[in-house]
Amino acid sequence: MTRTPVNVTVTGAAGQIGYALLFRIASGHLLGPDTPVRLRLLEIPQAVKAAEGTAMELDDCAFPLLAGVDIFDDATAAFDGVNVALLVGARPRTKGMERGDLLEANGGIFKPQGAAINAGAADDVRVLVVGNPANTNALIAQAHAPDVPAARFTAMTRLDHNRALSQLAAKLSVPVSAIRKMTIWGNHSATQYPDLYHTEVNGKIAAEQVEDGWLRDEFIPTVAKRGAAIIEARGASSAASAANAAIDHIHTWVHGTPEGDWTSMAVVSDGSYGVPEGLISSFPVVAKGGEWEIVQGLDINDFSRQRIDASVAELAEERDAVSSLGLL
Ligand SMILES: NC(=O)C1=CN([C@@H]2O[C@H](COP(=O)(O)OP(=O)(O)OC[C@H]3O[C@@H](n4cnc5c(N)ncnc54)[C@H](O)[C@@H]3O)[C@@H](O)[C@H]2O)C=CC1
Ligand SMILES: O=C([O-])CC(=O)C(=O)O
Repeated sequence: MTRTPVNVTVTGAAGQIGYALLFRIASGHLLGPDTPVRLRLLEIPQAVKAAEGTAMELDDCAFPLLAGVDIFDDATAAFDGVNVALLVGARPRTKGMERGDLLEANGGIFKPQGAAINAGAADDVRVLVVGNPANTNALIAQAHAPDVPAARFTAMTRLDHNRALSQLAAKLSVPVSAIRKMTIWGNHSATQYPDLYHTEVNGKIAAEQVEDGWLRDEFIPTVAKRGAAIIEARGASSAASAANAAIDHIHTWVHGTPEGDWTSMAVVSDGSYGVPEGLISSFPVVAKGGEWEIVQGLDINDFSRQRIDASVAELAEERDAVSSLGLL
């Protein structure tokens, strides 16, 4: 193996997404079969021992691509030299917590992590925020990394995108490979808007192949509330599917979207589609050469406009809330 290992930092490494994620990174699914990786795991001090146990298991897999595993309880050390940062660790909402409390608690995590990325990350760093509220946590981290291009901070809506693909494939009895150009707009929350008006199934617009009632009253709420349905069924939030989506997100960003297709990523808005500049909102995105671009020129009908505006309004409220807490 002659290539220099890529440094991949994973926060919340001892959590349930971490457990589903690390083995796939180490086996080459994140960056490809020719790229060695060095894992840098960040945890809170109380969870370092559990992270050490996971590291022992990673050793026991004898992955040829795994160049090493280091464990940290300090963000500055964990992000030193990082090329790919997966920010998974976050404070979950507990009983009695209001959204503002959650935003404040997570601000305490993502502000110093953004500063640590600013201080020590490699020039090519790419950041994916998974921990909820993912879009706004990404905004906080990005705001504290002024020396890193804002485009390098993204948040995960790929799980929503994948959920939408599966729901549509099942409805039309087609394989997911028959579907192109799925889009999730807005926030990774119940207000997100999965848009079938540009999605193609076997080359024809999806919205024209399903009933309006299904699209509006079944498809959209099923995708948007899938996270809650998983918690209800499993007694714990999505972990393997979230880890899979994180792998997909980075793999697509680095290796590109297939010709004639796009993906969904929450990225810094440049004002496209009326989304205020600076918000981290999900868009249809193409990736090429390690860079992403928002797909331009799509016609947005009145129904889609309302849905996008509602989710973007929620993002603006979250931004204003963290701003008034001094987190931006
Ligand atoms: N964007 C998305 O599509 C999805 C996001 N999520 C979110 O991902 C996050 C993680 O989920 P799980 O792994 O299931 O949670 P978990 O509770 O099993 O694990 C979270 C881990 O983060 C660690 N942690 C907390 N603060 C930290 C800090 N400051 N630095 C480093 N580590 C820290 C905890 O010790 C814990 O080990 C949650 O916020 C969840 O809501 C989950 C599914 C999908
Ligand atoms: O809903 C949750 O808490 C976890 C999540 O983000 C998802 O599964 O989409």
